[in-house]
Amino acid sequence: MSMEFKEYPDREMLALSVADRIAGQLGQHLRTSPTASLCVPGGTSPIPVFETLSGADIDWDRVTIFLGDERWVDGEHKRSNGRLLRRHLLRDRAAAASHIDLYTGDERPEDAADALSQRITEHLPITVALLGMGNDMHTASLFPGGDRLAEALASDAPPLMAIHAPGAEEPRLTLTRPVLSKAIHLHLLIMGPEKREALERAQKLDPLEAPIRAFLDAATVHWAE
Ligand SMILES: O=C(O)[C@H](O)[C@@H](O)[C@H](O)[C@H](O)COP(=O)(O)O
Repeated sequence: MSMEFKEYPDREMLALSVADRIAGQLGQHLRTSPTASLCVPGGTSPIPVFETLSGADIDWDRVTIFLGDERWVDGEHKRSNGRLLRRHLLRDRAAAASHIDLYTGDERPEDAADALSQRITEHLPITVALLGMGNDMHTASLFPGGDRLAEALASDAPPLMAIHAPGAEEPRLTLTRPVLSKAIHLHLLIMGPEKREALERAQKLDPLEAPIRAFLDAATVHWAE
């Protein structure tokens, strides 16, 4: 399979369309399966998608939602991805979904990785995974220069790993390549010219230099200026 690239006239259309597509794929899956899973990114780009998606008319009580990565800060910290999720996605109709919180309060993400890996395993393969990307071509918390990047990109990586990287402000917990790349539906959401250039650069690089590269063959990329 090769990357599908969808360009939208503006960011609002992008958010509406991505939310609609995700809701459609979850709803379709729930017609033939008792449950579905949704993995979403942190950062700022997905907020408008979350706000539309949270009102979608699907059986949210059969959906489990988790982040693709968490920043190891308290759940009320402004950099917490969990906080973002609680404020913008786990509300309205989507408040009925189950949520696996990746921040456990343990001192280090290493202390939480194994138990959370087991919980995530119960929800694999991920039905729909939405990824974001930084200008440095990281996705989830798979950062170029990350201390355990090669392990996290390996086909036998556990579902979740702790990672420390110069480009990340705090220690992180991240889903790894095998679980993200095997999602039934995989989407990448990016906005602005810098990210489009970064994506073009990534296509010519190795995943160790450009971790997003590991997902491009299977992903639908959604972009707006
Ligand atoms: O916690 C994180 O840092 C993310 O999950 C990360 O992978 C994010 O998706 C990109 O950094 C894009 O972030 P923005 O949407 O804020 O540009």
